[in-house]
Amino acid sequence: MRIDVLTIFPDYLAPLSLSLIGRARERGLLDVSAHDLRRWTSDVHRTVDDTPYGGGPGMVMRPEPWGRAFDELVPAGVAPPRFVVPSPAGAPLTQSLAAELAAEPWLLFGCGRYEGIDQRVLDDAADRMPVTEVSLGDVVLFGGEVAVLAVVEAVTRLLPGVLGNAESLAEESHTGGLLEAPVYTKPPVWRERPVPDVLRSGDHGRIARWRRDQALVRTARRRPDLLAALPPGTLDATDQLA
Ligand SMILES: COC(=O)COc1cccc(COC(=O)c2cn[nH]c2)c1
Repeated sequence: MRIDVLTIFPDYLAPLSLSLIGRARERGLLDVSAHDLRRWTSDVHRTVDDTPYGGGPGMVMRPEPWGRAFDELVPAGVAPPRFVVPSPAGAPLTQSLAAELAAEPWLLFGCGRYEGIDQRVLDDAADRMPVTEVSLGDVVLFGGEVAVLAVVEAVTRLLPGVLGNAESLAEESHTGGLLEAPVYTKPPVWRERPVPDVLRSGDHGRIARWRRDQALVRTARRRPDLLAALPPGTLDATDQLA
């Protein structure tokens, strides 16, 4: 997979060179480049923003640098990337959206700053490539860079070969759309708190049932919306656990 990121703060994307993603890049599974949007400015001050038409606080990202960046990075005649823009107005990032993005051969991320990117940039992009605005939650960040790190992590961990067998693909598909059960490791007792006996019983059927029950209780308490979203009949699976 090829990943390009357009940002006015390329250093924010430095963590992509670390750890698993760094190793995946070394192994040629990923090709990640961060591009300074100011490279496509034309004035001596390398301006990327201006005041909003219609008034209001803050600044808006000007369209010209984005357009020139698209012209260079996404030339005509080349199969285009999917343009992914973190935005409070975007579609919620879910594991299924991450899986959809992981199937793309090329992702181009656009990091908004200030009050946002001139809408015509999104409109112009949509004439050349598929565009997906994605939200990490109903919260406002300073810019898209941190969100891009999260999306890139969610997507690249799904790519074949990126996660070694040491890492667990803790995907919701393993627990059928429920939250994960609590996890424990050594020591068996810590600050007078023991590990639940069932997990040390060696009875794998009992352990699977306990984990399923814990996942159900947690989901019901913390995320009843996930229960409601389960495909009909999912909960009947409980008795399928040996
Ligand atoms: C068309 O899209 C844009 O103009 C995006 O512009 C901006 C402006 C400021 C900050 C951000 C970063 O995204 C979030 O804050 C965000 C993402 N998820 N939840 C919050 C993006």
